[in-house]
Amino acid sequence: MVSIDRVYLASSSPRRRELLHQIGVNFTVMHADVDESVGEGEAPLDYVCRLAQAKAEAVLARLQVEGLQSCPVLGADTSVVLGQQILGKPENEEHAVAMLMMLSGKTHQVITAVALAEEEQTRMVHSITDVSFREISEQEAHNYWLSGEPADKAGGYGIQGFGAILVERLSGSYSGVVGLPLYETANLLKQADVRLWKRSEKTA
Ligand SMILES: Cc1cn([C@H]2C[C@H](O)[C@@H](COP(=O)(O)OP(=O)(O)OP(=O)(O)O)O2)c(=O)[nH]c1=O
Repeated sequence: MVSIDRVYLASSSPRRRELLHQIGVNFTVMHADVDESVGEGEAPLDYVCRLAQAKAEAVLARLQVEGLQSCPVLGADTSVVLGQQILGKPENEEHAVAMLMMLSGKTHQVITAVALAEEEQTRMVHSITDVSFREISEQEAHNYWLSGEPADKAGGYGIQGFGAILVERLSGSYSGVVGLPLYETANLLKQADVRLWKRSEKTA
């Protein structure tokens, strides 16, 4: 028996909103302000899990402080990882071009961790996806930067946009690369008895 009809999404990412909407979850967005610096010697998977958990728990704490009704809170974090190096969002054009040149002609991993925080516990899942880029020229990387797409995305690209033409192959979770692995997220929500697949008005 599914009992929970609404969650909070601790995110300002429009991609995460679209993806959560795709699986018919009722949600309210609340931004989580979390320090995203990487700890010294911190492994990439530990880093994304820590941040996803911190985002979800920060919003859960805010609900309590503001006296709002407690609901499960979903938080996520996505990093692009080459070897053991974490590539975050580009700081400027030079940084974006440098990251794209590092990824050119190679296979990297995109790790997304998802946390669902409730008062009693925080549940976690993650996806790790191998993404292989074709060779990219420096000129192309500059032109791509000018499209405006790389600026707010881990690794400086968006697979769901113009960046699709850089990707030769992918093995893993497409939605995980975009920012929220839907298969894993649905499992997490089901464990917490959150309703998926909003009913259509016609069949309700
Ligand atoms: C690799 C890749 C990343 N991204 C995005 C997903 C995430 O929004 C972003 C990684 O940054 P995150 O820090 O995970 O998320 P965010 O700052 O955008 O949002 P919030 O912390 O408020 O939830 O990169 C794409 O949209 N497409 C891609 O192909």
